[in-house]
Formats: sequence, structure tokens, C-alpha cells
Amino acid sequence: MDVITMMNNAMSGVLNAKIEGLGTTGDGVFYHDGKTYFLPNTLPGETVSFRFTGDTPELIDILEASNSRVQPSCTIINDCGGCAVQHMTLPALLSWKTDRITRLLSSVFSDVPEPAHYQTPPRTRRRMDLAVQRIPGGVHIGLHARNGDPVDMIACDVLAPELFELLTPLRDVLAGLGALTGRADLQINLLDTGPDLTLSTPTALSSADRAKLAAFAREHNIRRIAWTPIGKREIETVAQSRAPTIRFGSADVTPPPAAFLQASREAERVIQDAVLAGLPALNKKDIIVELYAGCGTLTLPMSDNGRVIAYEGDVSAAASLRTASGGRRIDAHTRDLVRQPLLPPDLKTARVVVLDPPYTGAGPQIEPLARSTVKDLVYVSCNPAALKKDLQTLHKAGFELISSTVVDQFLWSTEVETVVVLSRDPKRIKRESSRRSRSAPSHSDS
Ligand SMILES: C[S@@+](CC[C@H](N)C(=O)[O-])C[C@H]1O[C@@H](n2cnc3c(N)ncnc32)[C@H](O)[C@@H]1O
Repeated sequence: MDVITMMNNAMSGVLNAKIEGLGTTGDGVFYHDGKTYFLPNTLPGETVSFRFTGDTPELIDILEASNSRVQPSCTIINDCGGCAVQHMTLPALLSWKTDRITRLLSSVFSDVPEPAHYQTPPRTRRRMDLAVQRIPGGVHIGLHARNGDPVDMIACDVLAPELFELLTPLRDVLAGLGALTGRADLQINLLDTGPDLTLSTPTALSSADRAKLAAFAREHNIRRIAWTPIGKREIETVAQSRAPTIRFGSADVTPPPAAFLQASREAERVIQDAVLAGLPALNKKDIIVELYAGCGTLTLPMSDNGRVIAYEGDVSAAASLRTASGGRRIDAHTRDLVRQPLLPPDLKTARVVVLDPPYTGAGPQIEPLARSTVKDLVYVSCNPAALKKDLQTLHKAGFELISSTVVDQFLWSTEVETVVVLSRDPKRIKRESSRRSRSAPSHSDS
């Protein structure tokens, strides 16, 4: 930069900074005068110019761009709040997620094998919570802008095409509903039998609204549309031709409306495989205790390896799993594991525990698990901060890391899913450690 530009910049309050990292919401991180600041749309390694407005830095220009920078492909990227880091290449993003998990694991364990990693392809998301907003002459359906109104999703590189294409006719049918007086929510799941919709509106559906939704379901081959008043838990089926299903392992499950599903079919398979590979050697009679089982994503495939005793807090999800489990070695129980965690005596017969808790982590369940006699654990996590806290407790109780898998199923966001295999069985730890040292390249290999 020449001297005149530097003097002009100093007079107009323009400053330069080197971006040192990526924050957990996808903003670039830099340090100035001993303080940490975040700048959206910047990447680690970049040199940028910015100006403070009050205490908030505002990006002026990217002076030296990172090799990981790309032009975002989505045409509504500047408005839609869905993709925080579409200006980063997907391999760089996967590598950032993998590094993040490696650092997390290294802060807890001393022996950390390199994580396996997987990234779901674009346009495969099969579950999304969308906001619906009535506007003059129609509706917008989309994600919320950062701190703002829903942005109409006229383009999306994330959503599966079957769901994206449905948005156009959905705008028409939703615009015609009397119950849609302002904001509404639409949860869309893509099951094996097609889209499964759950609509939440501020006021109750009239019989004319119900008839319109039923006609829409018939016209678009949608097996089920459910409805719930905004903010309430009770869900009512408005239209159903046949039971919608999704296959887990060798069973077809009819999940409840708005059920939890892993975000993409491809990532679900990787998570299932990582969990199955992380189980210790089992006899068919061995007991796998599964916590936070949902409607059986992991339960059904695991039941080929042992008897699964599954616990799930959501009554409808547990009921779906129970119905689908017929004839298999599965006992599915409804249990709130926050209010009533399993205690060490409840875990006495477990050969292994598999847990896939919600975003907040395993909370009050983790201490009894640590105090139990269980030697092997497989932990599926969607929140690195909660995972770290739970791993610290488990490590103190003697668990060591056997392996981990990082799954990027929320493309262009900073969300990351991790499958962690843990053991406090000295023989398994020793076996894994010597297997790793045998397969590590020796110095003479280079
Ligand atoms: C991340 S999902 C995993 C579900 C399932 N393993 C899957 O892959 O589809 C977490 C599950 O925990 C359940 N859950 C949330 N809070 C719970 C609680 N307090 N007690 C028991 N289950 C709970 C949710 O209903 C949800 O099914």
C-alpha cells in the first residue's frame, strides 16, 4: 500500500486486519488492540480492510483473498440466513470442521487418532424447518435472514430437489389458507414415500383450509400433511392417504409428523456405519442400551448385532419405533432422560451404550453413565461444545478415545456432527493402540 493511501485510510478510520480463524458462527476472527472481533464473509488467512461503526467492525474490502475463497453459487446468498460460509470451498470447510473436532478431542484425550470424515453432497438435505410469511398478494417461504424476516427461498443449493420444487405450489396453497394470518412454520421431511409436511399456523384451520390441504396432498402425491397450532405440542393429521414410511435397517418405520431425522440420507448411512463399526465384538444375546433413540435410525440397524434396549423421550417417536420393531430384538421405552436418567443399576446388563442426545448434550444422564460399570460407549453428537463437556466427565471416569468420525451434513454452515467411540476396557484400548501404531507409516516409508 502506498504512503498516500495509508494516510487517506488513517484519516477516514480505515484499518487493516489479518483474519486468524473462523468463529463458531462462520465469521472470520481477528484481534485488534487486545480484543477479539468477528467479521462476516471473511476467511482465515485473509487480509482485509475494515472500519469501526461504534464497537462493530465493518468489512470494506478483501485485500488478500484466501485460496479457500469461492464465489457463492446461490443467487439469494446475501439475503438468506441459511448458509453462513458459502464463500468457502467445501473441502476447506470439511477440513475446518475436522480440525475443530481434532482440537476438541485433543483437549480431552492424550491419544487422538485422526478422525475419519465425510461431507454430504449439495442438494441432499431432506429435513428443514421453514418460516412462512404472508405478504401482500401471496406468501414467502424460506429461512430467516440473519436477525430478520423470512427470505423467500427462490433458490437453494442445500435442499433436496423434490422438496425445493414443492415450494412453488406450496406458496399458492398456503396463500389461500384463512388460518395463515401472519407468520407460520412449515416442517418438511423427505421420507422414502415422498415429502411429509407439518404446518403450524397462528389460528385454527377452517374446514375450507383442510379441504385445500387435502386436495394439495392428492395432487402432489403427499401421503401426509399434519397441522399444529403455533407454539403447541399437539399435532393433528389433516390429510393422509397411506402411512408414510422410511426404512431404517430392514424395517419400514412410520415416523410421527415433524419427526427428527438425520439431515441427509447419505449422512445417515455414514453415521449408522460409524456406530455399527464402533460397537465392541458382540454376541447376539449381548445388550446394547441406546439412549435418545428417536424413531429408530440407529436402533433398527443395531438390532442385527445384539438385543437393543432403547430409550426415547418423545412418546410418538418411541411408539413409532415400537410398532416397527415387531419380531426384532428391540425393547423401546419412553423415558425422559433429563428428569429420570438411567442410573448405574439400570445399566448393569449393558455390554455397550450408544447415545445420540439432543443439542444440549446428555446433561444429567452423563454422571450416572460415568459411574456405571459400562466399558464401551458410542456417542453421536451434533454440538461440539456439549460433546466436550460430556467427554471431560467420561474421560475422568476412565474412558479413552478409540476413534471418531466427523460428518458434515449441514453444508455451508458451521454445524458439525461427530461419532465418537470410547472405551475403558484396557484390552480394547491396548488392541486399538497397537493396531494404530502398526498401520501408521514408519519413518523409513517416507
Ligand atoms: C439427535 S436426536 C437422535 C435421534 C435418533 N438417534 C436418530 O438418529 O434419529 C435426539 C433425540 O433425543 C430425544 N430427546 C430429547 N430430549 C430427551 C430427553 N430429555 N429424554 C429422552 N430423549 C430425549 C429427541 O426426541 C430425539 O429423538
